[in-house]
Amino acid sequence: MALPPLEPAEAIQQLTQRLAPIGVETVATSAAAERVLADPILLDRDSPACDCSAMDGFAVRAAELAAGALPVVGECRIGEPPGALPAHAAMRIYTGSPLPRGADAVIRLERVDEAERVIRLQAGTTVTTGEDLRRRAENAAAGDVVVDRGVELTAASIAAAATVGLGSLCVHRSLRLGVVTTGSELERPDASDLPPWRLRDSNGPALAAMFGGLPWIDSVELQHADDSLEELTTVLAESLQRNDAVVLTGGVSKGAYDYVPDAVRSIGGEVVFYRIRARPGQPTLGAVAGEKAIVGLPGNPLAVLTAGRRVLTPVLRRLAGHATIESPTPQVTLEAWSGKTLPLTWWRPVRLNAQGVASLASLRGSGDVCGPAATDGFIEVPADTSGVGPYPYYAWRP
Ligand SMILES: Nc1nc2c(c(=O)[nH]1)N[C@H]1C(S)=C(S)[C@@H](COP(=O)(O)OP(=O)(O)OC[C@H]3O[C@@H](n4cnc5c(N)ncnc54)[C@H](O)[C@@H]3O)O[C@H]1N2
Ligand code: MOO
Repeated sequence: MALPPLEPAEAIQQLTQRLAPIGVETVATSAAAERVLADPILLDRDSPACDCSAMDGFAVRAAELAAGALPVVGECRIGEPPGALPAHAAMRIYTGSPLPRGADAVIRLERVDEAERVIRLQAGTTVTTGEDLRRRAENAAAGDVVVDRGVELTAASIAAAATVGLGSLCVHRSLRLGVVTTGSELERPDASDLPPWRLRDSNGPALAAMFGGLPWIDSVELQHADDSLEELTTVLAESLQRNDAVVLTGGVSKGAYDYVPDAVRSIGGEVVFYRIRARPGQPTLGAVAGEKAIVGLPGNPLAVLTAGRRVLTPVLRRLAGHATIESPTPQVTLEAWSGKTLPLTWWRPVRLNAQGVASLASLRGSGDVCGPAATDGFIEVPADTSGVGPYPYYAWRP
C-alpha cells in the first residue's frame, strides 16, 4: 500500500518514536563535556551544606548590632567548623565561611566603622535578620536532580557533577553513522579531468561535514554504491552492520535506477514514510531495521543539505539519547521576501547578517551546489505562507 506524503514534523515524529537510545558507557567527568547524560546527577548533600556567609564582614545578631557597638571576639575561617557567637559580640567572617551558631546576619565590611576591635553601624545604615547569608539548602536539597538525563553536558553541568563528587558519569554511547551515496554517474571528490556527464560526489562530504565531529557522533563512514539493486543491497546491509544509522543519497525517486526503497525492503527494513510535504527533499524516505534507522535522501545536493539537516538530525539525536529531538530553534526575520508561495513546506537557504537578519539566497533549483555554498543555513517557510517572517532557522551544523 502506498504511504501518503507526510508533513516534515509528522514524518520526524513517526520515525523517531520507533527508535530508542543505542546504549550507555561510563566516562571520566573531565572528559564528558558535550556528551549526553544517561543517568541524572543527584545532589549528595544540601547545597550549600551549611548556613554560611555571602560576604566578607562580621557575623552578628542583627538586633544587637542595631542597638549599638559590638566587640569583635573572634574569626570564622572558611573551610573550618563553625564556632558559636557569644552574646553581645561580633565575629569576623569571610565569603563562604560557615555561620557561627547564634548569629542571624552578616554585616558587610563597608557598612560598619571598625576601631580598636569594636564595630558599629555606619550612620544611615541598617541591618536585618538573614542579611547576606546563604542558607543551608537554599540552592537545592540532598536528592534533588541538578542535571536530568538526556541533556548535553556543558561547563555548568560538569561543575554540578564535580560538586556532588562524581568522578565519572554515565553517558549515552556516541553514534556511528553510515553514509551511502548512490549513482553510477559519480566520481570521487578528488577525481580530475571529468567528462561533462560525470560529476564528483558532493553529498558524502556534505553529510560528513554536517554530522562528523559532533561530540555525540563517534564516526561517519562514507561508502558508495553504483545503480544496481544488488550492489546497493550489499553495501546497505554492510553499512547497517557496522553503524547505528545509515543515510543514503540519491536513487530514492521514481526513475528506472532508483533502487533505494527496494534495497531497504530487501534487507528487512520497514519503511515508515516515503515522501514528505517539503521542498527541496520531497522524495525523502524513513525506515527502521531492527533498532537501527535508515534515511533515504534524494540525490539533489540542496535536498541533501535541507532534508539531511531537518529530518536526519532528530533521528540521530533520538538514537544518541538526547531528551529533545531538536536543539532550541531560533526564529529569524527576512530582510525582504521574494518568490512565490508554495502549497508545502519550503526550506530556503539564507545568509544571516551580524544582527541576525536573514537574506534569501538566489538559487537555480535543488540541483544547485554553488548557491548554497555562501549561506549559513535555511529557514522553514510553512505551506501557503509568504512575507518576512519570522521563521524557524536551521544552521547547516546541527
Ligand atoms: N518523475 C519524477 N521525477 C522526479 C521526481 C518525481 O517526483 N517524479 N522528484 C524529483 C525530485 S523532487 C528530486 S529531489 C529528485 C531526486 O531523485 P533521486 O533521489 O532519485 O536522486 P538521483 O536521481 O539519484 O539524483 C538526483 C540528482 O542529484 C545528483 N546527485 C546524486 N548523488 C549525488 C552526489 N552524491 N553528489 C552530487 N550530486 C549527486 C544526480 O547526479 C542527479 O543529478 O528527483 C526528481 N525527479
Ligand atoms: O525534493 Mo527535490 O529536491 O524538490 O528537487
